Amino acid sequence: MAIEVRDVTKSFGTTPVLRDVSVDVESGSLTALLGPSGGGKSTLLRVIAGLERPDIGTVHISGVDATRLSPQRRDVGFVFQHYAAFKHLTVFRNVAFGLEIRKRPKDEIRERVMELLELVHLEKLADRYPSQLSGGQRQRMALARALAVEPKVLLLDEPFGALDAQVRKELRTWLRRLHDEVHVTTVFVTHDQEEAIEVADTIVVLADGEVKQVGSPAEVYDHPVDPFVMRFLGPVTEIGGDLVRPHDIEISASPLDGGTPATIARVVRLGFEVRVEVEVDGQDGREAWVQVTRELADRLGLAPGDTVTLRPTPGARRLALSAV
Ligand SMILES: Nc1ncnc2c1ncn2[C@@H]1O[C@H](COP(=O)(O)OP(=O)(O)OP(=O)(O)O)[C@@H](O)[C@H]1O
Repeated sequence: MAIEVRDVTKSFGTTPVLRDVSVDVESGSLTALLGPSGGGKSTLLRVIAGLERPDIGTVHISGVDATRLSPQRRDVGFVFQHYAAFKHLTVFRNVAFGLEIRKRPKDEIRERVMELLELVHLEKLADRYPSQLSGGQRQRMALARALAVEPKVLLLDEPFGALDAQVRKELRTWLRRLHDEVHVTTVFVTHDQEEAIEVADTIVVLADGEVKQVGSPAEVYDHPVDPFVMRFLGPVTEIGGDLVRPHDIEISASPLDGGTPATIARVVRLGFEVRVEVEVDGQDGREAWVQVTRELADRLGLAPGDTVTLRPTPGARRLALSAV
């Protein structure tokens, strides 16, 4: 195991921010810490990095008890949302910095830095200054710099959080590919479930300072342990007292065994998918919606005012709301 966090509790003043948190991060994995704002993700990452000390509990990195080690002695690379580059140094020198202070031979530094710049696709911009880079390029430089000293673990705190949606998407795919090439154990913080699902091998859902669930993206999406995780990982809707994914509902113009009657309120076409908003009988006006393909919506001729029957598909994940 590359990182073992055991029974970590941390408070700021009297406010507990992490409560008895235990997390294992496998060597070579790409793990997302996912959860709502204020849930404790950054604090957990900082505890792993050594920037915060837990009140109770331990952190092992590569089998060594790192709980009381300084960040410098933990062999971790760190990238924050707003990366503080050395403005007066070129991209090359920024990436070389960690190797220069370790007094590595010049030839070795040159070779390693150029290799890293190629990895992050910045080899042509080696002589530029940080102010001459785009936000996305700067974050890639930050990653190259963190990787330069070959850390055992790479910790990323919303590394793409400050960038616009399009660049964020590009960098996600790029991070996944980079990880497939270098295999360094990586933990990244995000509050964006799509980002976590697309990039990570393992997702740790953290909320209210507690680990709610750990699993592969498919496990946490398809088998959420509770309504909170189900809601956080993707869209949900309510029918017949159950929480269900809107694409896991059968819709029919004729009655279905065990189905729930409903009336179509609106049909919203969103390109390939169609969102059918319905008023469900006996649901006190709480609206529900069903996601169908355009092809199905057209075939059934769904229109506002139509009476339909809804039923979760046989394999649908359902969580009873009454049990909460
Ligand atoms: N140094 C600090 N002093 C006091 N309170 C803090 C400190 N750092 C964090 N907190 C509080 O701890 C809680 C958890 O913060 P943390 O940054 O870990 O959450 P997060 O899940 O990373 O949220 P976000 O996505 O908004 O960064 C918040 O309520 C925050 O206000």
